[in-house]
Amino acid sequence: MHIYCEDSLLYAREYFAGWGELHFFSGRNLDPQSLTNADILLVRSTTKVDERLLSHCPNLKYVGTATAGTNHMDLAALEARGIAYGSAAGCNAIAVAEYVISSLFVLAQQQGWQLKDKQVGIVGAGHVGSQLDAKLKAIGVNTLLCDPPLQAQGDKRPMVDIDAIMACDIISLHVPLVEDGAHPTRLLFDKHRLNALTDQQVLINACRGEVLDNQALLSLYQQGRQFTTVLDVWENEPDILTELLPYVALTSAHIAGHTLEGKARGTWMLYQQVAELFDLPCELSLNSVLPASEFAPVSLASLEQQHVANMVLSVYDIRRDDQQFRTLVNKPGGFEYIRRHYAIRREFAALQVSAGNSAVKKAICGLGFSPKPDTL
Ligand SMILES: NC(=O)c1ccc[n+]([C@@H]2O[C@H](COP(=O)([O-])OP(=O)(O)OC[C@H]3O[C@@H](n4cnc5c(N)ncnc54)[C@H](O)[C@@H]3O)[C@@H](O)[C@H]2O)c1
Ligand SMILES: O=C(O)[C@H](O)[C@H](O)COP(=O)(O)O
Repeated sequence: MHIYCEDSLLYAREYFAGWGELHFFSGRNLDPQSLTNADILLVRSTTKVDERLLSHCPNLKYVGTATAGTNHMDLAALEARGIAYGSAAGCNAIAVAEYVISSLFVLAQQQGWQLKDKQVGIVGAGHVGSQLDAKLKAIGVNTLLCDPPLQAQGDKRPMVDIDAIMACDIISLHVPLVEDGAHPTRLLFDKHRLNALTDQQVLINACRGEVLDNQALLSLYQQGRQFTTVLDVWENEPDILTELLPYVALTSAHIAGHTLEGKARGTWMLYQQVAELFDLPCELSLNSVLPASEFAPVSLASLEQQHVANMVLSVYDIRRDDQQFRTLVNKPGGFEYIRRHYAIRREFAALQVSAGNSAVKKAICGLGFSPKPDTL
């Protein structure tokens, strides 16, 4: 069996080498003609799986993307050709939620507010939105969810419409890029919605760049508007609107999902799908490939914001990514360079915490940290 794999899939060798001949390729420079004998194609978001690529792969039986988003794959073309496909839905939900949490603690520190006094509106209550909701609730933050498609499918959680979200102190976007249908998300935050934001509000986009009109955002900032934005994703990556940079509070190169665990989970999910499709033994767990954590355990006496913030930022401090992004993104190929050389971080679960009391323990576990075994 010939397995072709984008070189950015973490632990692909560990999971797939036993099942056939592994061939690695670079997503951006892929020549589809090199895939002629591929039985299995494993990608991340940089490989565009379209009709042109598929027309060169007569043997292809399965395409998997180790990412949550699938907008780089032409699913209709795959279906028309009878090729099985899969994604890694939810693999990096924890990672993105932790990216948002890190950004909120940094902003709280910079702007002098308490997170528990804020209401956070979450647009898209799928894997990422639900993780974020759970983590915020664990530390006493009030949240609202908006997800009309899920609501229409009978999701029983309380939901609000987008107008109620627009009144939240903080708005965090976690929708897929949807072009049409009843609930499109392309430019969901267009010039009208952006214009409706007050200078006290915070808007976070860690889903897809095309959900937020970057040019309209720039125009509003140039007119003197002062609301706060956090952008992990940009319109038209990697050729982004760099004029926006000075106005954005925190930013990065589409790395919100890039934790070691998130990337490993993505590859592991495809491993499970291939095992099922080809009736192969699925013997490796997720933990079998992950290295031990290098963090020394810490203690947390109270849920005072500064203490929780210190713990969060000791695992992941978004300011490092922000600084690197601003330094490198204007260099030729900068955006992609940052992504390829990203120092993949760990998730909160890699840090063991001894809690001062049961309320602290409940909160830190809800946030995703691991309780130190002797405090269980
Ligand atoms: N920055 C990153 O590194 C990163 C990492 C993971 C995911 N993502 C992006 O974030 C998106 C969400 O990820 P996920 O794993 O939660 O996906 P998901 O499919 O589990 O959840 C997306 C949710 O958005 C909802 N939705 C769709 N259209 C909507 C609309 N118009 N208004 C409100 N809600 C709407 C869907 O019903 C669904 O529940 C992905 O599709 C991907 O594009 C980005
Ligand atoms: O949709 C996703 O899962 C994320 O956006 C993902 O992190 C992006 O995938 P990458 O470009 O890292 O392959």
